[in-house]
Amino acid sequence: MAGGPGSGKGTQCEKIVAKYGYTHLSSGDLLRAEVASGSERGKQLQAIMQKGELVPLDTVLDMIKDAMIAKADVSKGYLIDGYPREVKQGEEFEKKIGKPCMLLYVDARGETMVKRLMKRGETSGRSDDNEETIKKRLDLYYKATEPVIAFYEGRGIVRKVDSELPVDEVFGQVAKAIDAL
Ligand SMILES: Nc1ccn([C@@H]2O[C@H](COP(=O)(O)OP(=O)(O)OP(=O)(O)O)[C@@H](O)[C@H]2O)c(=O)n1
Ligand SMILES: Nc1nc2c(ncn2[C@@H]2O[C@H](COP(=O)(O)OP(=O)(O)O)[C@@H](O)[C@H]2O)c(=O)[nH]1
Ligand SMILES: [Mg+2]
Repeated sequence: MAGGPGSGKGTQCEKIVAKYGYTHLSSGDLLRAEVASGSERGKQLQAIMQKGELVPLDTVLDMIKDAMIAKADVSKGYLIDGYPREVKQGEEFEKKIGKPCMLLYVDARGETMVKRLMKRGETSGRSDDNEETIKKRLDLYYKATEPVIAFYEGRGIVRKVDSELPVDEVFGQVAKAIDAL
């Protein structure tokens, strides 16, 4: 699952899990859980995330790998949300774990994403849902993460959905892409 901050990845992932039963792993959620644990590592992560920067590649990849292994006997397949954030992360994932069969690209306009995140920030309690950090996350998305989509487009596995539409219509497009797998 790829898309900018606030594009609607988490929202669509919830619906995918309800319909298809895949194991949902959100790299952002895994990192926030580590922060919430109050560990030394969590404190370092918190500082990076608050600035809207990227956590070191190996840290995130190890967390995803551990979470995948923990579900290996029961999983019907994995839905990974918010990773890779840069082409290098995608390459490392393939070396250490495997190749993805599809990349769902949740596409929304920058202006839309900012509006949604400001709204979410009223209740999310996330220290990175503030105007300054949102701007940095968006800049980093365009610089580092959009090239990931081009990378997988070259392989023909990108399916793009229009996340400007209402949630259920976006999900209609998502389900069509998954059913064609
Ligand atoms: N592979 C990842 C995933 C997340 N992060 C860090 O965790 C923050 C939050 O990630 P995530 O929850 O995925 O947030 P966004 O995609 O910005 O937005 P959303 O939560 O709305 O999906 C990022 O800004 C970044 O600091 C990271 O460094 N590397
Ligand atoms: N109008 C509209 N709002 C959406 C849609 N998808 C998500 N949102 C809202 O946008 C915000 C960010 O969504 P989220 O799923 O957290 O996005 P993520 O940052 O990509 O994981 C949330 O407050 C959602 O309620 C959509 O398709 N249409
Ligand atoms: Mg999310």
